[in-house]
Amino acid sequence: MGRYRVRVDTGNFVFAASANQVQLWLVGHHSEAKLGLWFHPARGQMEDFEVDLKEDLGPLLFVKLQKIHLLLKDAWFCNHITVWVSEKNMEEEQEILFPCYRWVQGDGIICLFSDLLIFHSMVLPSSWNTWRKGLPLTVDAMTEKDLPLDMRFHEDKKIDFVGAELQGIESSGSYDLSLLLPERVCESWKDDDFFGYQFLNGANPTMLRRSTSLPTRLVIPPGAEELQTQLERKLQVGCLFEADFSLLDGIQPNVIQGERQYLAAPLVMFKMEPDGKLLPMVIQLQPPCSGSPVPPLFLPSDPSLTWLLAKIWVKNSDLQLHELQAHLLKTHLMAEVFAVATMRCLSGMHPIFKLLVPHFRYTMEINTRARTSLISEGGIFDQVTNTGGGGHLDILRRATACLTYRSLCLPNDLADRGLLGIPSALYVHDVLRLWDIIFSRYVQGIVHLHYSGDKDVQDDSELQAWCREITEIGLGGAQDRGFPVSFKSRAELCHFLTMCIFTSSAQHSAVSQGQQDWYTWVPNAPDTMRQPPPTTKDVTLEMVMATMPKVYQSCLQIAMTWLLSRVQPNRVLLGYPKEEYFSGPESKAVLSRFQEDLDILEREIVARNEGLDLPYEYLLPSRIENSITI
Ligand SMILES: CCCCCC(=O)/C=C/C=C\C/C=C\C/C=C\CCCC(=O)O
Ligand SMILES: [Fe+2]
Repeated sequence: MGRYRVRVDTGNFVFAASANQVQLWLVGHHSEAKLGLWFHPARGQMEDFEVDLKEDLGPLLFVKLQKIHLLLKDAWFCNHITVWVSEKNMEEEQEILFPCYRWVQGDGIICLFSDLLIFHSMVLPSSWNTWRKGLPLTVDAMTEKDLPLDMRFHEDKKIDFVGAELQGIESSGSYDLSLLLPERVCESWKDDDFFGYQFLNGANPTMLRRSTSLPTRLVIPPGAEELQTQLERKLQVGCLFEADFSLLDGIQPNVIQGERQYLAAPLVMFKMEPDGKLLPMVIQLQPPCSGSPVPPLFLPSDPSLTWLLAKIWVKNSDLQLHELQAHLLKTHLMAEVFAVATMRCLSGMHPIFKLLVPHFRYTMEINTRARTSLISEGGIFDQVTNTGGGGHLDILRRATACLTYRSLCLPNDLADRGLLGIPSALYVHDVLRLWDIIFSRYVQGIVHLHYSGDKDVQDDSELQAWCREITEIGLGGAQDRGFPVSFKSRAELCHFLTMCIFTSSAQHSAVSQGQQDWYTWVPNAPDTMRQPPPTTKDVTLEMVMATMPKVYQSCLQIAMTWLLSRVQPNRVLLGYPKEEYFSGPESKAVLSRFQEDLDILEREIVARNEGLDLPYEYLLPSRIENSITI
């Protein structure tokens, strides 16, 4: 009994419209009403209908819809349906939002629930797959075509990605260093302070840690007592740092077109100067090995080419661990585990589903593409990197086996690495601010709206199953590495959700955006090394050139790093999801406070950067995508 205004909102993507007809029902506590309307949803349009119903539906529970085709079957992307109810005894019209944000396929009946009601609705289809043993599980799709339609790129993204892939390959050979940072890298890459800077604020800020003792692998040969004294002095005053690439030790190097490539597993020791500069003190390219001579130590006082070649070796190792461990594993593949578990365990009505799902947009497809063309047999890694040909998968396996929960919770990770309180560590500063904003302004706000206390969390069986699914299934039993198997409190839940969102947005931004800046000038971080690491200090320019990648290998490096760090057209920024999953003023207020704080941070970073020789921009909120899409 009453008047119902109904609005159907269709997505604005290519092919979002449908030539099929759509039938709607309103379902209330007491009865349901089939609306006498059949319409053809139009792209980017809102269609409004008004109906007067004689029957008493009672409080509205859900909306049913059915797409009916006559000749042509096509999919329809429904954003949401909004219903305004004004019943006779109601003073004000009541607005109820029924989010959909999926492709409506086939002619089955679909139910859309409002977030005002606690109900179970359908779980979206997604199954696990073991792509390679020892790695996190993935979505079950051999190629992107096997993915559920809702996980696919929309047409504009697909056209842009495939076009960019072709354009990258075609134009990489003629790349002119016209961008500011690549040009600066080309000028300054040989300088020690520029080398050190990259470990704090470059493409890979994840390898550096403050030393708490001299690393056992650093065997100081007789005659180098002065070096030992200098290292100990820096250690005592807390100014000694290290980047250790031991994870690469023993990895089989690639063979490319019949030519053997070479790989090292370096250690670099740094000192932090009072002005915040990080300077390398010594480089050891291989760990000591019993039965072999003690590995040489390379020093800034060595002949300039010798020292330069040692630094190039470090940067080659850094590129490998950056792309495989920090970027691919610890952002892309982790986000995919969270996404598949979310689709499997949380209903579309669940508040945590609604909180998280915008942070997984396009991740399954970009990861599936990585598995078919980047790390696949014959893929980019096999073609041009010294870890390709299977070594890259062993690195991923080793990195998975030692991946801890604390290392994904950035405030813990940075504290464990001794990186707090360093004014020149811009990445660290921005990470801590962003983590806090995501935690206190966004996650806590939404969680506290839906869970009134710890008991609500403990009693939420869907949520607890989701947690177990991630740790025990997706990560193959990661509880021994600190991942939770249950949430006992709202605080534990908020911490975990912050980690999921941070990983899928800010951390990916920090490890992805710098690729083009720092890797376009190939000598600064070559993708492969074609000669063995030096074992003496006699290094010639010919040796350096013979070690560097070939032209086609360099071209592919330039093309790939451009493709994977270019600004994405139609990107969705952190805090500005396109979908309106939550209705109600409280949730909207949470989102606006989150946006306000992101804005404040934006201004802070811009002001800070104005006074810097090299601005650090990868964690500017205006550059952080809401999910991993590239
Ligand atoms: C050769 C130098 C490094 C190349 C960049 C790299 O290794 C990046 C790795 C980390 C994560 C990338 C994740 C997804 C990329 C997805 C697809 C790439 C598809 C490439 C293609 O289709 O050509
Ligand atoms: Fe990426």
